[in-house]
Amino acid sequence: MNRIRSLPRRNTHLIDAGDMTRLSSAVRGLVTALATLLALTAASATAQAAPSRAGTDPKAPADFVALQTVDPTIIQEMRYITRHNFVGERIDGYRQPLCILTRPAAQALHKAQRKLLRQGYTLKVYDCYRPQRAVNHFVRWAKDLEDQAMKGEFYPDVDKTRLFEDGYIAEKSGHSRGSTVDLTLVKLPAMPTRPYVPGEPLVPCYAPRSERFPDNSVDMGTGFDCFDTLSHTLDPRIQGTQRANRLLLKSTLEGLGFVNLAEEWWHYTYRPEPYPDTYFDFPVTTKSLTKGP
Ligand SMILES: C[C@@H](N)C(=O)N[C@H](C)C(=O)O
Ligand SMILES: [Zn+2]
Repeated sequence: MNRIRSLPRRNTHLIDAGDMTRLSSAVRGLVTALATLLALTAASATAQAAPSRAGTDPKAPADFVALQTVDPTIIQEMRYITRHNFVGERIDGYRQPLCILTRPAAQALHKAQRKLLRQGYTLKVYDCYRPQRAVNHFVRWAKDLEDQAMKGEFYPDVDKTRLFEDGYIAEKSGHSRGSTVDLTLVKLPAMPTRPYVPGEPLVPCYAPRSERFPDNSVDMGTGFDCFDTLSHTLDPRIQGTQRANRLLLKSTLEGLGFVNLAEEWWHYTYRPEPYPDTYFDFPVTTKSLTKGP
């Protein structure tokens, strides 16, 4: 290499046979070095890719937060990590009972909570960010028409084949984009709730409040994830205190940028969404977050 660089340009045509031998061996050395470098680079790229092929979970972007770090007063009753949900099993991807949201959505909920606390209420969340693998679990469950174990509580009058078509569950859910939340209101002081016992007799989610599964929330006319037209936020059959409760939640959240899903009184999406087109799949655990609680 030095030999080549030291040759004056005007003399390159005077290279003798010895020079040619040294030159070609220098070029061979250069080619070998480049090949080695390329091989090493490829090997290191493979090494970096290997963990994800071996099953390393994806991480959340830095602007996803645990809601409790933004507002520790909001009650969290994360249903999909329990068996008390329409599937009747813990849902894939939920590893900790944790509400994860994009920071703007969490901050807007914090503002809503400040307003509600002054009126004697607190928010209670049932579901927040939902990994795509959880949605895939719902889709698999929906295809298995033999499994209607939780029908008695969650979809007593709706055929299981219609849950997606009727808008109660989505194959691509806003929850996976990180700015959607399922929530209700609880009158303060919040009473304790009893745990669901798997296998216990199920009561329709639209039964009178005193009969359906006990929840310390205000009466919204149906329970959470009640797949029925009575859950449509403005269903005209819902009147009086139940309607007033739905409208208090709706007006408070809409005033802070949230948009309600007309089919579900509990489902709200914060706008503008930081990730309007991305469906995330990191698991629900503090390990997915850059900054844990
Ligand atoms: C399943 C229910 N809690 C819900 O969030 N439904 C909407 C339509 C969704 O899946 O995004
Ligand atoms: Zn929802």
